[in-house]
Amino acid sequence: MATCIWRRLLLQPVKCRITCQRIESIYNRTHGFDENEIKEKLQHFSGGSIDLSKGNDGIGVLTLNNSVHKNALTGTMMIELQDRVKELEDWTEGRGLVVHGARNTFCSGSDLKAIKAMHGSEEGLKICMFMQNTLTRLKRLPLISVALVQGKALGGGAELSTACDFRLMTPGSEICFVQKHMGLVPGWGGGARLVQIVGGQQSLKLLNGALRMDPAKALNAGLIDDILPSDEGKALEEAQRWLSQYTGAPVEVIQGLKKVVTAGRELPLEDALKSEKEIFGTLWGGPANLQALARGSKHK
Ligand SMILES: CC[C@H](C(=O)O)C(=O)SCCNC(=O)CCNC(=O)[C@H](O)C(C)(C)COP(=O)(O)OP(=O)(O)OC[C@H]1O[C@@H](n2cnc3c(N)ncnc32)[C@H](O)[C@@H]1OP(=O)(O)O
Repeated sequence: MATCIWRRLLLQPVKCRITCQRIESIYNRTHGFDENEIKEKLQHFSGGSIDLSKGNDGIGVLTLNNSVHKNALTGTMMIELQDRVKELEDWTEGRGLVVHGARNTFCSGSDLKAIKAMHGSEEGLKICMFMQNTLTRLKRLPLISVALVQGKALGGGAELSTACDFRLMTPGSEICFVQKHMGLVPGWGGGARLVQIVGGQQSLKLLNGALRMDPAKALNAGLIDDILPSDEGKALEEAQRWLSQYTGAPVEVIQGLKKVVTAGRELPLEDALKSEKEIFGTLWGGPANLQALARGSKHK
C-alpha cells in the first residue's frame, strides 16, 4: 500500500510532487474507512491534550499532556494528535521535532477506559486504522523527529516512540510493548516499524517476551539512539541539543535529506532512486548549493 501511495506521488507532476508535503493516509474511503465516523466516537472519550509549540529556529515540541493518567491517549488526544501532525506537514520552516510527555513520563498507551468502552471488534479496527494513518504521517514528516522517553512508554506509547526517526531515554525510564499481556499485538504500525528499527529477531524477543527495556538494554538492542545523562528538569533541553546535530543546515536541505531517507525506507529501490533524483534536482544550483560553492568548503 505504501508503495502504491509513493507510486501515485511519483506520477504527479514533478513540481507539485516535490513541493507537496502532505502525504496521503494509508486508509481512506476506498478501504471502507470513514475517518469522521471514528472521530465522532473518539470525541466521547475526552481529557488531556496534545500541545505543539513551533520555535523560530524550526524546532517543534509536541507534548502529550494527560499526566494524571501517565499521559494515556484519550479519544480526543488521538484526534488532536492527528491535527497537530497535519499542522506539522504544513510547517515549511520545520527542521526538527521533539515528542515527549508532560511531567517526566512518556505515554502509558491507549486510555484503558476508552478501550474497555469500545471493545467491539469493528471499533478496535477503526481506531487501529486511524492511528496507523496518523503515525505513518508523523514518521513521514519532512523533518527530523525524536521521541524523548522519560518514565514509561507502554503499549501504544511504545508504538508512538517508533513513529519518530530517533529515540532517546533518560535514566530510570522503560519502553515495553505490553500488548501480549493485553491479549493483543501492536496495531498502530508499531510492530512493522519495530522490525525496521531492530530487525526481526530482536522484535520477536521484544514483542513475544514483552521485554521491559531499560535504557542500557534498549541501546544495546538498537531500539534507541542514545541515553541522556540528564536530571528530569533538563531532559527536554538536552534532547533539543542532541537533535541539533542533525538539523544544522538550511531547511530545504534538512527536509530534502529526510525525504530521501523516507523514500529509501518505503520504496522499492528503483522508485527510491528516481525520487532521490527529483529531490536532488530541487537543490542543485539552489541558494544553499551556490553558497557552499562560493565558500569553497573543505571537508577535512
Ligand atoms: C495494548 C493495546 C493498546 C495499544 O497498544 O494500542 C494499549 O496501549 S493498552 C494500554 C497499555 N498500557 C497499560 O496497560 C498501562 C497500565 N498502567 C500501568 O501499568 C501503570 O499505571 C503505570 C506503570 C503506567 C504507572 O504506574 P504508577 O504506579 O506509577 O501509577 P498508577 O498506576 O497509580 O497510575 C496513575 C494513574 O494513571 C492511570 N493510568 C495509567 N495508565 C493508564 C492508561 N493506559 N489508561 C488509563 N489510565 C491509566 C492509573 O489508572 C492511575 O489512575 P487512578 O485514577 O489514580 O487510578
